[in-house]
Amino acid sequence: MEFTKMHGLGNDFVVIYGEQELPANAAELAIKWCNRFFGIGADGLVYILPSDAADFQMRIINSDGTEAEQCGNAIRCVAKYVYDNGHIDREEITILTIGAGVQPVQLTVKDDKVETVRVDMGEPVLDGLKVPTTIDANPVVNEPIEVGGSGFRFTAVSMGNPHCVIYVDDAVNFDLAAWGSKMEVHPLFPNKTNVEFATVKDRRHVDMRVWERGAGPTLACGTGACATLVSSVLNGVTDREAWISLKGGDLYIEWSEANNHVYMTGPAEIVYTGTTN
Ligand SMILES: N[C@@H](CCC[C@H](N)C(=O)O)C(=O)O
Repeated sequence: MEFTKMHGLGNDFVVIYGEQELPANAAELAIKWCNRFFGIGADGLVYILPSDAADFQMRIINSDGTEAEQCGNAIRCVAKYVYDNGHIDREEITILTIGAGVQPVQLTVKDDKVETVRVDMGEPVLDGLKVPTTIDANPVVNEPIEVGGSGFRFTAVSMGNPHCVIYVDDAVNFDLAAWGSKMEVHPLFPNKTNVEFATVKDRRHVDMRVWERGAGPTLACGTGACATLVSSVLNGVTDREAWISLKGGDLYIEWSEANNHVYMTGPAEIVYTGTTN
């Protein structure tokens, strides 16, 4: 099997192109190939598939074998892959995801290679039952959550996949493993959740660290950055456009007042291609 190793700000993927549909054993392959000791090593396995509704379809399987509805860093990687490899020669393309539908993507190209990708991530879902959480409120903002005997406050946002944003004093040095793993499986979130720990630096800059559902701590999360910006606007602590600084680098996120869509801009990189079985 030919694969390409890619990443968006260090959130890394094994990318497969050329299949007609998601293989029945995709979960098994994700667990095997994403293993950092016995496999290729990645946070997720990404399939770029044909689509009737868009230029391409993306499916993303987390490293634990569970399928996610959406992935912001992977969608930028998919856009770079198809353009740099000559599968499309337009700088405006569309990609179908199972959680957020058809997403328009704008490429910035230099010397025939994609440098940055701006994705229309669609409208955030703020209805608590749809995120989903067990809370029947819209939006779910600054709600209490108790984990391991400690109390936190969270804001719930779905970008096609569920996110729980928690403000802490120092996100950069926060003990992700201790808290993120427990919040991921908290009974408030029926489909589990991605967890973002955020510290607002000023109205246009937020530090964020992420514990991802199905993958654990990753260097970046595109949908998590979008959820963090939306949460920060709902909590009144940032403007509608801000830089979200992750361990692997920065994403620029905008939440348009005009159409309620969230836009994510950032890089994507090809690391190498290889073969595996
Ligand atoms: N890293 C991603 C999100 C990947 C899926 C996530 N772990 C989930 O299960 O929802 C991103 O960049 O958005």
